[in-house]
Amino acid sequence: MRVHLCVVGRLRFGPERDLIDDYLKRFDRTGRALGLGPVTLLEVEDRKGGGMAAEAALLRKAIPSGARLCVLDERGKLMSSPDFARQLGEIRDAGTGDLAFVIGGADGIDPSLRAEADMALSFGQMVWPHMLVRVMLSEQLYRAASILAGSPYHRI
Ligand SMILES: C[S@@+](CC[C@H](N)C(=O)[O-])C[C@H]1O[C@@H](n2cnc3c(N)ncnc32)[C@H](O)[C@@H]1O
Repeated sequence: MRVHLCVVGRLRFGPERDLIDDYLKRFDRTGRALGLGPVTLLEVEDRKGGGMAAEAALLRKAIPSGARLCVLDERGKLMSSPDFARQLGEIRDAGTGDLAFVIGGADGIDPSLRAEADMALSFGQMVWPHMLVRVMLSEQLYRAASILAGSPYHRI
């Protein structure tokens, strides 16, 4: 199952970028034997200041057609890491070809795009900067693959 992180804004370098690259590389490595990955980071940028609606249009173009869609949203579902891993495994086992995660920009995700999502995942009720949410999601994907692989990365 191919996994896509569809995000607003470009991050060319810096500590967040290094962490994202590292976790996504680890996810690919661990997920390969599990039918998870490859993962791609698809960054979109609206330079015309068109707001959430313009960002949503760019995100829709980036999301592969037919992909299952999960938006990151503080109002979404709270999950433990093992639950997230289980859900990822179930989506894979259902024969899903593409799973796309969407992280909004500073204004959030356009309500129309949010309404199209199959699920909404929350990292808590607090609002986090979108660049940090990228790091957190990348790490949770790697953690989920580790849990499904039975590797000792995840410890409670
Ligand atoms: C700075 S936040 C935007 C906040 C915006 N005011 C809103 O209402 O959505 C940027 C993006 O980060 C993600 N995000 C921020 N906090 C989150 C959380 N607690 N759980 C999941 N995603 C979160 C969402 O995708 C959000 O669109």
